[in-house]
Amino acid sequence: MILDGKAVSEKRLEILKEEIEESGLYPRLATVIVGEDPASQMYVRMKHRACERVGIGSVGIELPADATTERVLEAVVRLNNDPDINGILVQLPLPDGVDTTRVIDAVAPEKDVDGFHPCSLGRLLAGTPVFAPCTPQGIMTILDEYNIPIRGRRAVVVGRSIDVGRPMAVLLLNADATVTICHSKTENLEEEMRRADILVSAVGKAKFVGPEMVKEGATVIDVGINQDEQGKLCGDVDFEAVKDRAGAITPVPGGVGPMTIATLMENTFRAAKLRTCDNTVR
Ligand SMILES: Nc1nc2c(c(=O)[nH]1)N[C@@H](CN(C=O)c1ccc(C(=O)N[C@@H](CCC(=O)O)C(=O)O)cc1)CN2
Repeated sequence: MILDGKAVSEKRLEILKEEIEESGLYPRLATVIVGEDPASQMYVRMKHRACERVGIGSVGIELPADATTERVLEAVVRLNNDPDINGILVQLPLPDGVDTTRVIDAVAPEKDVDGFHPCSLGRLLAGTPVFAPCTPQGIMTILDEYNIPIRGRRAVVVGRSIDVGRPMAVLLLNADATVTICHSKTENLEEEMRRADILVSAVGKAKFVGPEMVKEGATVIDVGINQDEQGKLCGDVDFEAVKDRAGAITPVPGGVGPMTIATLMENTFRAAKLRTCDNTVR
């Protein structure tokens, strides 16, 4: 079975649009992009388009590639203090000269719709999430939409990044999976991967996952955004080779990516609702 993230995201965006309309709220998202990386520019454009579609206002702050950390922090602090802004998203990766940790830590937790602030990650770990990072939360939504069982299942997450691997593992754990995180120093990686009922690959290597790493019937989630030899977008999973062995699999494109954006919209609406209720996330 193909897990169609594009279709799920379309459905979720339509539902969200209605919810926003009914709420009478006008949530607002601010994006911050530093530099001119074409992929980042495209993702930010996609986010603004999604905002427009569901009834979220958006503003874009563009800073030059040689902007200092202080300059980026200044922009974030201004947005923190702007009562008209509910959510702040700093597009990653930032250029080498900018201290990413300081920038993420500067985002006000109640506006942290990307879910990368230590406060958001801590709440996720505590089992009381407010904003979970969009990619892993989007994956949980796909699993839910397709009724993929999680409780008691063995989940293996390959990759331990702060934005995907670690929060993914915690979300699966919070949903009662038995979770293993694998990374570059894992011994017997293939063996670990072959034990997975749910295998999430967030490695960043084109066609890294072959059929020999996948248990028959497993659910395979591909978080990779890579290019193949022809320069074409592809995931971490060798889709053609794995699809018949997997019980369910996300494609790239059309899998996890669209869910990242749909989840960002949901988080932004949540931020607006929390403010209306005067419900602090600190
Ligand atoms: N601040 C953030 N930065 C980054 C995040 C993030 O969640 N927050 N995630 C990624 C990039 N990303 C969003 O920012 C993102 C990547 C891919 C897609 C997507 O829908 N991709 C399409 C294909 C698009 C194409 O044609 O290339 C798909 O997979 O179908 C959406 C968002 C890193 N940075």
